[in-house]
Amino acid sequence: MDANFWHERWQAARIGFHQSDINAHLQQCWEHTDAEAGNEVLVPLCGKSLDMRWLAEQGHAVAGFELSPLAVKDFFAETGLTPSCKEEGPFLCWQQGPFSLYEGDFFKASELGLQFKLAYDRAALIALPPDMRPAYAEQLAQLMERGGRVLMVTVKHDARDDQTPPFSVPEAEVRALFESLFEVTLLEHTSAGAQHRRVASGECSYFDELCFLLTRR
Ligand SMILES: C[S@@+](CC[C@H](N)C(=O)[O-])C[C@H]1O[C@@H](n2cnc3c(N)ncnc32)[C@H](O)[C@@H]1O
Repeated sequence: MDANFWHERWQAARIGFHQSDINAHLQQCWEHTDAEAGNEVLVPLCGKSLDMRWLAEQGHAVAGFELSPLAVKDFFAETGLTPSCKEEGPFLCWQQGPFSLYEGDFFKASELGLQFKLAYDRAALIALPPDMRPAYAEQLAQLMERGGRVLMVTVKHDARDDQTPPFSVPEAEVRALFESLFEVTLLEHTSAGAQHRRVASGECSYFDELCFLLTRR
């Protein structure tokens, strides 16, 4: 997926990945990160996710990384905040209250020299095609302190069209990508069943969600 793919999705408002509710795995599993209020949470490929607001409500600062200026603009407008903006390395950093959204390419994030104790990935790894996932794992590892924890939500499905996100990234692949860098624990595995939109439409015969805790070695 190149940058244009995502810019076009945002320009055409084809953002079916955006959830109008707070993610259930986040609410159920965040306690496994042993998060302390005040710790900043890294949110790679953040879109305009409402989950960032939930994290802020738990007392966290949030550092989101997002390619699309439209997503960043919408996030602040819909949160009722007017951000300030400054250049930070290869990014434009939009900041207000607990939120710092870095507009630019997440794969350059390590150039900022930041280190995080906490991160949250929902629909980030699964937005990337297979050839980009090892670099993503490497980038995430570079940004996490030793002992730092990542809550990661992936999906597993058997859609015939596997050329566009959300890509199926099952447990074996998460382990293959991350286990040399992180201790990997599967926290939850849920099956949406026949009522899921993609199953009901015949796109796939099942659509599962997996929630992992990754602890940086
Ligand atoms: C599937 S969406 C998920 C968004 C968000 N995590 C959520 O749960 O709603 C993936 C997002 O990553 C952004 N993105 C894709 N590649 C990126 C990159 N290299 N750096 C920063 N953002 C990127 C896209 O613009 C898109 O908003």
